[in-house]
Amino acid sequence: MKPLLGLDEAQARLLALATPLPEVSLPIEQAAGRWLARDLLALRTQPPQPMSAMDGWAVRQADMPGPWAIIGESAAGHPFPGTVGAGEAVRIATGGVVPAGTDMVAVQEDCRRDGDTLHFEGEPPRPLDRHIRPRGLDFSEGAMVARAGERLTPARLALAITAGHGSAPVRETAHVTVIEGGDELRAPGEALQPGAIPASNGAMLAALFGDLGCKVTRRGPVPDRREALRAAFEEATASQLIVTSGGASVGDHDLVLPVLEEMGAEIDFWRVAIKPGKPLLVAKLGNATVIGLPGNPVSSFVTAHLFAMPFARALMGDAAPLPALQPAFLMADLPATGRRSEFLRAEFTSEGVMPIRLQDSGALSPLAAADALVFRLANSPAAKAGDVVRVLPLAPRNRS
Ligand SMILES: Nc1nc2c(c(=O)[nH]1)N[C@H]1C(S)=C(S)[C@@H](COP(=O)(O)OP(=O)(O)OC[C@H]3O[C@@H](n4cnc5c(N)ncnc54)[C@H](O)[C@@H]3O)O[C@H]1N2
Ligand code: MOO
Repeated sequence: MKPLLGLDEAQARLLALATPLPEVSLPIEQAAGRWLARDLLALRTQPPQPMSAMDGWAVRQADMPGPWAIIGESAAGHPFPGTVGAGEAVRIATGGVVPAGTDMVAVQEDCRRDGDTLHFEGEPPRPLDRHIRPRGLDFSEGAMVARAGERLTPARLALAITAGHGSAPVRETAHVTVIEGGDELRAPGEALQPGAIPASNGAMLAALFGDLGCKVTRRGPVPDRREALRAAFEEATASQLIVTSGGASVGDHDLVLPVLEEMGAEIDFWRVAIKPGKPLLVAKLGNATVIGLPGNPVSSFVTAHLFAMPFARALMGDAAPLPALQPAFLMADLPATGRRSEFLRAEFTSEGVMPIRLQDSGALSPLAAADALVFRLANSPAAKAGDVVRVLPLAPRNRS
């Protein structure tokens, strides 16, 4: 048998198969959560004029500490039309345009109004113009607000709208078919004969791809028969990505590889040096890319995060589709690793990351409790509590 492929090489080979889907322009809110096909430049300047950050009074710094004659108002959306002279004050709202002639906002709580006269009775702001947001504080027209390949997150959505965009160039969503297979599998809630278990990987994978915004089609549970698996593949060839769960290993009933070979698929690689997830398989079947995930539920989840979800993101235009690892303090000792790189289920604490005791690739309880996967490179020496390790944070939704 061929040696196992290294993780980095396997990810690079897979991503080399991903061609970004065609570009579409969508009304901006419909583009939320999608990846930008082009850079977004600001079409306007924000704030467009100097604006007040507080409710209070617009005055001249040179007039401090007053008193002033009140001559009008600048409410949000209703600027004061004139120019303010020496000794004059204008009522101003948060978000109101700072009137011409003024260069300071005195907050309401520091002032006392007496008829048409305003008195200052508080501590002067430091610096005196601190409650004024100058024109262009956030960004100026022409500035880059988001780059091609970045996701339109809720914050970027708000930024793009504020920058004047009513629509956004994004990529089409990927169509993913999830095929789960195994004679032992039954639909959720169904009665179970001896040896049978509920099929859970298909639902889990569909939820993960659904969160990415993919269009997901489900097939299965498909029985361990060549014709049945072949039929499921044939129905799926219109999708860009076919993700299988189970039947990826070397057993007599592990049919994904033999059926793909029988169908003339081009096998790119099979078996990667990771734990869990070793029997991962990647192939081209017509125009579709097939990613065969191992059936153990944790192996399916981990390889979905390392391979299948990054591939779907790359199709949808993500310029950096692989999960970003971040440093964390390890809270327990760990033994040396073997020839596979490991991804350990772990919980974040206020001081670091604590690996969960049960690391069986079939056990869902620790997976559901995990906030992160601790990454340990193959052939690493034992690690000690207090060491810095790299972790793959799981989307907050894994737990909340
Ligand atoms: N002789 C060897 N045996 C195994 C090897 C090996 O190298 N040599 N590798 C092991 C590793 S590592 C993994 S991972 C598993 C993966 O095997 P398969 O992809 O063929 O998965 P299955 O055998 O179909 O299932 C494994 C396990 O997971 C359960 N399962 C499968 N599908 C689902 C589902 N949709 N929902 C819930 N649970 C599912 C299945 O019942 C099995 O218990 O192979 C090792 N064996
Ligand atoms: O690679 Mo398997 O996923 O170790 O259990």
